[in-house]
Amino acid sequence: MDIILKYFPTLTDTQKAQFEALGELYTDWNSKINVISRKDIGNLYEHHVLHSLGIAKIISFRPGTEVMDLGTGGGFPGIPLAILFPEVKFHLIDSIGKKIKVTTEVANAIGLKNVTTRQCRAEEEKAQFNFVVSRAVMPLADLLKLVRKNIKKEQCNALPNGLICLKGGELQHEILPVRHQAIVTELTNFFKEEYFNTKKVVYVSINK
Ligand SMILES: C[S@@+](CC[C@H](N)C(=O)[O-])C[C@H]1O[C@@H](n2cnc3c(N)ncnc32)[C@H](O)[C@@H]1O
Repeated sequence: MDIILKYFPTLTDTQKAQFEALGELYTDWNSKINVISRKDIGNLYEHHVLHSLGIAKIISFRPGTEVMDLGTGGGFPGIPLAILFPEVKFHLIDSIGKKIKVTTEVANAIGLKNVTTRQCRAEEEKAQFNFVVSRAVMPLADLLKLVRKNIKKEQCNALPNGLICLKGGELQHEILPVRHQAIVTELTNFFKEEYFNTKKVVYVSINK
């Protein structure tokens, strides 16, 4: 939890309590339904919560912004972002019911009022948002094809509406088809832990 405060020092007491509660909640739920590799649950705050918040280092969503997390699994990056941006609406979807159950239970347990969840494939979700966020779901080109229908025309942020995803490792190949539209930000610019050495935030604006 200290690692969250290290990089986000101005959290309110409510946000601190919500982040704090994630440790026990995920440890408990993960023992019943696997949403995080069991070997990695000890690294929850660094590898999952802080990693999710990497998106907040490239954009501070304005109040009223609507965001969909595609393939949220147990709630990453959607839940940490929903804690950080309480006035932004987050819609978290995943095709696997058991994972969405964990996400829903965690959101309810910490009293998040700005989160809706849905078990569905992204192909079926027709609602529109300013941004779609995603971590570890599918290659960039596939994501872009899938989410175009979900991006609304109306803008309300400094950054135009589009896709923001968290990626790791070698990206050259994936980026190639969209290299002229993609902006890649290294998370080492913000987070000093070794885990982030290969981690990037990729933003692609989507014009309607
Ligand atoms: C590797 S997990 C990542 C989960 C979470 N984003 C995280 O980083 O912890 C990928 C998730 O994407 C979901 N998924 C893959 N394709 C999907 C689709 N077309 N629609 C909805 N969910 C999808 C899977 O069910 C799975 O939960």
